[in-house]
Amino acid sequence: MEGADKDVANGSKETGLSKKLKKKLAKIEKSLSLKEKLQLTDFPTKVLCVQNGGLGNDVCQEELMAAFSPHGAVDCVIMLPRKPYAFVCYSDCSSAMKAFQHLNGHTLKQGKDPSQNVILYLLYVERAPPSVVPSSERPPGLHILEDFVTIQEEASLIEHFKFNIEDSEGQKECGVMKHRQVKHFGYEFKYGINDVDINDPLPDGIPTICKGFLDRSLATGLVHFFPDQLTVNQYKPGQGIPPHVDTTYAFEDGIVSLSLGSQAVMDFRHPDGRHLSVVVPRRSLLIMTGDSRYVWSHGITPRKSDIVATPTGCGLTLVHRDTRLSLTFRKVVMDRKEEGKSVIEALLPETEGQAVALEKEHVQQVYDDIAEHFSGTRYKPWPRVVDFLQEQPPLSLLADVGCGNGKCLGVNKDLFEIGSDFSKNLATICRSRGNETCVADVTCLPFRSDSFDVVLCIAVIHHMATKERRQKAVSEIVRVLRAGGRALLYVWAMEQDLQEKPSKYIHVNRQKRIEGSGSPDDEACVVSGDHSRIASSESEESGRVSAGGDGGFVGGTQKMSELPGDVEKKSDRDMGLEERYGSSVGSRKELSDKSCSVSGSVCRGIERCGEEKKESDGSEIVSDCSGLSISERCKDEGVSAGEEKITRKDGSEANLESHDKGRTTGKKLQIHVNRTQFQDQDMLVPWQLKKAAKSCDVSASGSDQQQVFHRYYHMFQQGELEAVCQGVPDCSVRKSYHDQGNWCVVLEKL
Ligand SMILES: O=C(O)CCC(=O)C(=O)O
Ligand SMILES: [Fe+2]
Repeated sequence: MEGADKDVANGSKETGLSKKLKKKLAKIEKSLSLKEKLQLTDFPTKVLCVQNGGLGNDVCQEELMAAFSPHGAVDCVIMLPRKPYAFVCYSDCSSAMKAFQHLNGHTLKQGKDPSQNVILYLLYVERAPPSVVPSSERPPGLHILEDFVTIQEEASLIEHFKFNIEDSEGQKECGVMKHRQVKHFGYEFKYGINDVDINDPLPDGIPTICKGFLDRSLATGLVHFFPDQLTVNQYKPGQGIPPHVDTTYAFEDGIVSLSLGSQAVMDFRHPDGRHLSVVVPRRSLLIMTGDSRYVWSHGITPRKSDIVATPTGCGLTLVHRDTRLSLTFRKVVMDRKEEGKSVIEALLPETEGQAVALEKEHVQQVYDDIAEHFSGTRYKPWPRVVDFLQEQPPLSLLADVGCGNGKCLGVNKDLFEIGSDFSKNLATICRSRGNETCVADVTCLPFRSDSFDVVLCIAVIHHMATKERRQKAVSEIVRVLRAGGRALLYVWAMEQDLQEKPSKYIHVNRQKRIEGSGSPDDEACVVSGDHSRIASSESEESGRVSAGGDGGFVGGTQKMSELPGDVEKKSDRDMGLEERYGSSVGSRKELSDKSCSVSGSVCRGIERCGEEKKESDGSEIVSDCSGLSISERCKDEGVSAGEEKITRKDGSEANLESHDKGRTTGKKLQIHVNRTQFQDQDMLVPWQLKKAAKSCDVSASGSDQQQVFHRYYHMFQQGELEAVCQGVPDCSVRKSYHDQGNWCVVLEKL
């Protein structure tokens, strides 16, 4: 940073304030006191509020210090996350007055780029707000050993591993990723399959230059293996790595990463939504073990600067990123069980009963088992889904059928929403986020007919195991829509490479591979659950993230629905609502009452998701919102015994699976190899789950805790979804398109 006199461009000759400046200050004053509730004074104080000098303007504490300290002794500079203003506290009033006269309305130059310059406007405040103290919390099992290599060692390592022009894409061990450059030693890490080939080691093992600090890392007792695989990542400012868990079955516990050249802020996310941003200093050794290695994902958000704790740890500042080289060392697992080998023999169903049994075991049960992990990989609805939701008129009533953790709920705050999911555990997560949610089967929805203006059904119908059941799902959606109501349906497409480039799910060409992508329904991490990347996560955090988990600017990513409060707001037009929905929507009073909400008005009963009733025989039945067990309700609606869907947790589940067993096509369902083209329309798609260790047990070996689950999918061919919809009476396909490996349809109830 240059000297303060230089930075404050317009010099300091002027003592009085110009008319124009006074006008500007009056405007800022109004906004700060009204919107920000700052206590501004019209008499001088020791504390200056510096408009445009905040973290929100990319200004860092050091820059303010340099500009303000020439005018007197500065006690502290307080910066708040994302705010466009900061506070400079002088030890006496006359210094603050001096700064006020000299710096008001002047330009603070930031670096060489004039577009980054800001004009500072100063106002006196009674006192500064308390500074935000960044949390130093870390995921369990994560260790950061500072100053692990000396400055000289760092320089030699940077020189040794620097990327040359000849480190081209053609070389096996080098690659240019979307957001960084990589090279490998020992074994190539193949991003297409998120794995290494143990039978194909690279000619160069771990370079000997690393031996010294690797021996030191073993001596700490935190890692137990000398590594045999090294990935060198080079990040330029603005680059990052999407959130991922390093492939659990490919590498042992204890992943080690040495940071060179620049610090990084690494974002760790727990499947339950917790989010911790951890500063990884330059020359430090980061060691991920236990939960931090297996349960939490890690990633670096691509941006040019980070908000971090000040060196004293009591406030925030901004640090611009420099080129960073990281050396990530891993020990390849040699005696692994082959993915999916031990598992299953599932057949393509021929009858309704077989289909129901398959869906129960390979859809409902799997989502129940992986719910927490799965939910942690779901952050953001797809842009075109968002567009569809935003297009809906205010006060529309929406059902998100197959809502999962509820990531699509709350996108358009002007809607009344209810989510349903076949998986009780996912529905419970969705509900815990404040969404109206029930457990329901899409082929038998617990909602009144002609109730909804909008239905969302994303990544659900491909889990139905026969054509008839896919059609049945669509007809249920149409049944609950009002005439003129619209549904958006997304299903996985057989055709993953329809567009000019392959969908983000497939990484066919290693040079052109796109990281951060998902499987067709945004399933990135998911499908393997491991080193795969979460599609939307890079863009979802364009905002700054600080070094800590406090102050509301980092912390949980869970978005709580504001339904009860919102309803009060939205119900201004409740007369109109009554007209539109008749008895299906209550009065203003009912709506604003937390105990009576959307589900109570459109569901055909009174109970809510997750409410469990004890049966007389002691078994538990999870009720959907109809108040009936699902099996009872299906019977009630004349559904045959073969379609019985019961959610008993005890042995009575067997009833369901006994239907029609024995009559099948005999066609065995193949297991899909994640991130490759689908080989068949009906497949089992693996999900790698690393079970959460109970505590931070650094010595816990990952392999014994790992589990593979298989979800049944029917991949739709071009035109197939439209054909299913066309087979359903009273609806018309208004739009159909291909979106990142999904076939999508907007249909309207006639
Ligand atoms: O750059 C880093 O420190 C992390 C790299 C990483 O997570 C990976 O390559 O898997
Ligand atoms: Fe990693």
